[in-house]
Amino acid sequence: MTESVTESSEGTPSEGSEEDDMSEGSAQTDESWEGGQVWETGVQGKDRKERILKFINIDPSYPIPPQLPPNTHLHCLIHKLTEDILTSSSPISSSRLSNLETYCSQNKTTLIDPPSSVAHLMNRDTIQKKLTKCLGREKVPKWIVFEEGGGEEDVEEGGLEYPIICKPLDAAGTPGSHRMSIIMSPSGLVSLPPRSILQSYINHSSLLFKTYVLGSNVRVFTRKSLPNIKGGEGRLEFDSQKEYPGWKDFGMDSYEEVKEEDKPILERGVYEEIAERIREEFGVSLFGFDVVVGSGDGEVRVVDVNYFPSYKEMLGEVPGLLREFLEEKGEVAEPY
Ligand SMILES: O=P(O)(O)O[C@@H]1[C@@H](OP(=O)(O)O)[C@H](OP(=O)(O)O)[C@H](O)[C@H](OP(=O)(O)O)[C@H]1OP(=O)(O)O
Ligand SMILES: Nc1ncnc2c1ncn2[C@@H]1O[C@H](COP(=O)(O)OP(=O)(O)O)[C@@H](O)[C@H]1O
Ligand SMILES: [Mg+2]
Repeated sequence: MTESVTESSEGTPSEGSEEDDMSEGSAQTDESWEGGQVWETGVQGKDRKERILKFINIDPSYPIPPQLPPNTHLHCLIHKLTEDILTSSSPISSSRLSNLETYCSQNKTTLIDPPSSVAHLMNRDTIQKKLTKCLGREKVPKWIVFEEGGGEEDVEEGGLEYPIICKPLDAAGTPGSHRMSIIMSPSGLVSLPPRSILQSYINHSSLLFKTYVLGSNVRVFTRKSLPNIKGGEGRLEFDSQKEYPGWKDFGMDSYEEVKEEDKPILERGVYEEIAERIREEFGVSLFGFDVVVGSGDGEVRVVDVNYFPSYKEMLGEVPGLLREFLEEKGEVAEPY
């Protein structure tokens, strides 16, 4: 059997529930191989010849060659080492990243995505700057970096108006990365966590457009989001990976939900164009981004970009799209 090998490491779709999908062609391990688990799946190439993709789970904490079945060469290596990228100055993280990079450079393996590109997605200030560069100012809510000891004068200087959303500067990879506050008035600025960004809060009719990108494929799903906010005092804290606060949590006495027919829409051409620009600007191919459409001005704005999200609304499609993507990326050329 010629090897058409694609590999994945910690936390990638080859783990958990996708295992069954990946094994739909044939699931078997090389008879002489007693290392980590290998999944195989049949796939039709562009030339309509059937090929086999193999997925091998590896541990980045160790050199890669001894973890591979004999005579195996990886065409691609997929990772979500966001925590290591965040702490890349530590010896452990640096060695884990180096295990991947060394193998890839020595074997002409495509590393998906390069850690130096993923690093751009680890800091919310960098994300906003890059988004502004590739999409233009109007598509990114105004923001400032808020340092310890900062205050109302920084908010004024940055031209931000209340309400404001405060987000940790670290976009992922720490327990606190998703702890947010909505600040309704200057009194809410007191004792904010150090290393944050403050961003204009955009009323968006509680509708979030969650957009997933897997290579050249882009999908959008809607989720219920935060309410439209008018005025208020102080601040409200929440964890964006848990249930969002509703209008009552903001101390409102009543709330008029936006009618279905008045809810904003996001045109396909618009989110596909945004995906293309982010792909080029950040140099990544597996990512998601969050879009809100302003209730007041109808303006489309990107509020977040994530590296390698769970694609949870489109899990059924992931194995097929991943194969298509890996075929292109890994130039899996030999017929089976
Ligand atoms: O845990 P999940 O399935 O909600 O996935 C998280 C993503 O949610 P989503 O798939 O977009 O709904 C989540 O996306 P959002 O922050 O919700 O936009 C992140 O990608 C998160 O990863 P990290 O903490 O940023 O490294 C993702 O967490 P991990 O996949 O890193 O656990
Ligand atoms: N500028 C904003 N205006 C209004 N709502 C926002 C804004 N930024 C984020 N949100 C809401 O807060 C949620 C969490 O913020 P986000 O930047 O996506 O952080 P996370 O990385 O934790 O997902 C978003 O999914 C969206 O519902
Ligand atoms: Mg988000």
